[in-house]
Amino acid sequence: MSRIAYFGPQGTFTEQAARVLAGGGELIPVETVRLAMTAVRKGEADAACVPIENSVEGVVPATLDALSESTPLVAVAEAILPIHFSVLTRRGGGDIKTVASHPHALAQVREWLEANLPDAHPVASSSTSAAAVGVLEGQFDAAVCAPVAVEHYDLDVLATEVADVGDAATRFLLVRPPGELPEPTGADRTSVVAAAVNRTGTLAELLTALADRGINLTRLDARPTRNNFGEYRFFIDFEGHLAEPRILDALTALRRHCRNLRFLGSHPRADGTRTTIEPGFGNDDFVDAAVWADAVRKGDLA
Ligand SMILES: O=C(O)C(=O)C[C@]1(C(=O)O)C=C[C@@H](O)C=C1
Repeated sequence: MSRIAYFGPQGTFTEQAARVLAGGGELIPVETVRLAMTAVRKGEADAACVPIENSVEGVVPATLDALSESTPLVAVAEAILPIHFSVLTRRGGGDIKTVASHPHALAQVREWLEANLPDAHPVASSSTSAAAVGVLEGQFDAAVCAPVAVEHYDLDVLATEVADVGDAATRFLLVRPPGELPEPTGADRTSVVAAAVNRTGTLAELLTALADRGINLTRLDARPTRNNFGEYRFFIDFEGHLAEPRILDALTALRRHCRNLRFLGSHPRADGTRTTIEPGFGNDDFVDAAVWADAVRKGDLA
């Protein structure tokens, strides 16, 4: 049975995503996103489940940073969960002077807090469930949590269905050491992180390499390399699978333009959106063109 480290403790949204992705594996709660990946890198877990992006608050920087550093890990599956929160308080109530949660969660309930708990100070915790633990231990008065948290922590429910944006969603990844890739499905996502050379036009070159092959981007983010002020790594997600000739061709082009390119995986998309293929950019077009060029090279054609 495989061991899946997840960003915990128990009751986080990430635990729910891990249940979707684990396929019956053993779930191991870990305190931070980074430590979940460290557990895989040290061989203490076979895979890690981590949040990557939220439709309201954007990417989870800790996940991007941990993916781009240390031993490579690749995403082999993803899950998208709808996100709305419950606000939990200590049994017996009392004044609510502090309300804690993961910064991504606080950012998704800002308006609700202003309207409903205007005197409470928001406090960042390492995860939504860590906030619930903090309320139990008397550090905070309220926690903004995943609805399932109340099943794990003996707290009162002050409010449910809390969300400033009604149809918010978070995407989670299952990452593991490089190995066999999941089979292509026609509705796949490929991810890379590129450290481009710091000169005029390099980001444009990377994007052009993808556009020239008719590849549709699904996300583009920049994170500082942390070494030189003003130097960035670009995280690029795009439609398609490395097993496709057009994607392989694009990846080799990206490699030529980068100081450092890390492949972060090809896997089926949780939303099932099929890859956009513009006329002339299909895999058959790439294969036919390569066969033609090879024949020309061998002198069989002109
Ligand atoms: O703290 C949790 O429950 C998490 O799983 C983390 C996380 C995030 O990082 O965005 C996941 C989903 C929600 O958007 C809020 C918090």
